[in-house]
Amino acid sequence: MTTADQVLGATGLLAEFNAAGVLAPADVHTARLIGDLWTEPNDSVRLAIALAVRALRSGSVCLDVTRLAEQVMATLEEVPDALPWPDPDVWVEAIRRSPAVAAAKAGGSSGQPLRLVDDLLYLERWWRTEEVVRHQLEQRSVETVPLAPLPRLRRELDALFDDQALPADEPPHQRLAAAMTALNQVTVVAGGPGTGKTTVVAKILALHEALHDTPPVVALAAPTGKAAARLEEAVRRSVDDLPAPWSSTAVPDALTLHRLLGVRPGQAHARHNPDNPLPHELVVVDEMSMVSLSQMALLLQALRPHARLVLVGDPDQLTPVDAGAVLADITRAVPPTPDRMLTSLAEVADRERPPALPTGAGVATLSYTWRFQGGIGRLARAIRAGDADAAVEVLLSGADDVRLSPAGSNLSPATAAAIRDQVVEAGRAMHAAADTGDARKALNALEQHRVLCAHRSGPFGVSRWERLVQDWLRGAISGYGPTGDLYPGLPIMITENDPDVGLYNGDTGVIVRTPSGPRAAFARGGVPRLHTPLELNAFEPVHAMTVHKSQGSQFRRITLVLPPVESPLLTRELVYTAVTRASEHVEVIGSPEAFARAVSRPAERASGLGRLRSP
Ligand SMILES: Nc1ncnc2c1ncn2[C@@H]1O[C@H](COP(=O)(O)OP(=O)(O)OP(=O)(O)O)[C@@H](O)[C@H]1O
Repeated sequence: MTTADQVLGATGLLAEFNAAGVLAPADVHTARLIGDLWTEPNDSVRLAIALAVRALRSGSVCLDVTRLAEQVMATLEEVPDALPWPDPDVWVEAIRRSPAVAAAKAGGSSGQPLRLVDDLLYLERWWRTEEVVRHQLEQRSVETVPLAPLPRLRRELDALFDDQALPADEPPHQRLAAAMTALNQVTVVAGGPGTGKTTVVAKILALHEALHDTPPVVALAAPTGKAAARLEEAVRRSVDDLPAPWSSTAVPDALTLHRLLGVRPGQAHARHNPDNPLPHELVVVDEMSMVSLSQMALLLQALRPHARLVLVGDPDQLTPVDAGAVLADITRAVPPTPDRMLTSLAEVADRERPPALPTGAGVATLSYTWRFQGGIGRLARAIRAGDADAAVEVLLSGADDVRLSPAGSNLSPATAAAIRDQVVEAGRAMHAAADTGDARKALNALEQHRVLCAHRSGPFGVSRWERLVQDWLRGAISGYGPTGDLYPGLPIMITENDPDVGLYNGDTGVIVRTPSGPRAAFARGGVPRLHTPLELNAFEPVHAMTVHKSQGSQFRRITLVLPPVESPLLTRELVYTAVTRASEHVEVIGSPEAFARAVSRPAERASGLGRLRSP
């Protein structure tokens, strides 16, 4: 922690938690401001307010006051010395009595900035956002209007899902997912990598087109530009593979959620809202694990009253960088499927197979893995099941697509050489293509290999690995990277949304040489888009990146740099997200103990939405 992070004049618990690096200056200032305005002298309440502000940065929309110490510790890169945590029961009572805190069921008129619901402490704005999502989901789940009479729906499903390749004892979950989108207003399609999420989206579009008299107005969206481009490309390919007449199903251009909703940077409202709803009858959103609570609220409020919404994603991945783990919450804490819905589903089911059932009201979980039968698939399944021994066994099994190289903060020469070879091979291909202005090839090489870290800083962090990879590339590739320039072959990541230019936080591209000077190339469908350096607002080099930022991307090979076993950031979601980014090879740098620790520790995060929604 630098002196710039220390708040002068802070006292008591705020000062202690600030000095320990837990609270940032903004957390302390906000807590003091609220504490003074609402004449709240209690030190522990001020600490809770500061932690509630801080929680948003680590993805939680609220604090579970009874488990606060664990929740906070799980978000730190370094474990601080023992901290004077207040006793949880006394703390909750002090918070409940605070003039700054509204009671659970109180209306909004009192204007208090915080709200306590059971043991969950919210900043008021986030409680309201969560209420919007909860209310919208409940509203949109009450009444189900089948898109067609059930015998008709059944005939279409029979024709679309012949499922010949599916083993006879597997329930047809893809068919179930598609059927649910015709019976429900909101359907969640959950599944790990290679379970057929894209395939089922293509079939959902085909089914809805067949069931409408005139083709429905459909939107395809994803949280990042990169994910939207991948979705569109994959769905088009999947539709092409369908037999006639399905193969001529219309596939709309996929948009980022920001673009679809018309959200400007820095603004909390959207152009499309209840007064100006989206025109679409069917909205499909992919990579839902990256969608935050506030985006979800905007999306739900922007839909027409009877629009159908299909939310697709892998709930076992890391939760979004912004607060709110919507997908994890709405797939895990759901009421059981109502009997009436089960009866309708049975009427349209494939009777030749074991019944496929929703995993909760409105949730279909795809469980059969079509791809990833090798080490990566076994590793991902062991991680998801929380089986640390099995995961480490796969890593050490000698499988040709996964490997663990033990290392502490220093790499052995053999390990360093192995990673350097992969880095240099990918860097060479990218540099060669970029230097001749071949943007498509350079973008292809961008996906060849990536170093992923849990930490941002320190010996296991992105900053060290970014320097290391750049040094390797400069040493091995002649003409590579004069310092400080936008040089051909430099991979970059956008760090702020810029809708005017069409670049969004998390988009990755590569600098290529052109006759008019360097340009940043970004993948957009089939044709790369080139941007001048002046159009790049905020970006950073991306030879290495955090696992968090890698969500929504796919690489042929990844190197995952694990921190030591005591790092609080080692969680199951972290290693699962990292491992499932790779299609061909996963190399883990770190100790088997650190990997095992991550697998056995699901991420800590508090949310009210994650507590059972009422049926
Ligand atoms: N019902 C099916 N019958 C035959 N092959 C299938 C079926 N469903 C999916 N596949 C094949 O399995 C592979 C993975 O499917 P798909 O890309 O749809 O999965 P995904 O869940 O979207 O994967 P990812 O997580 O990588 O995006 C594809 O090659 C697809 O053609």
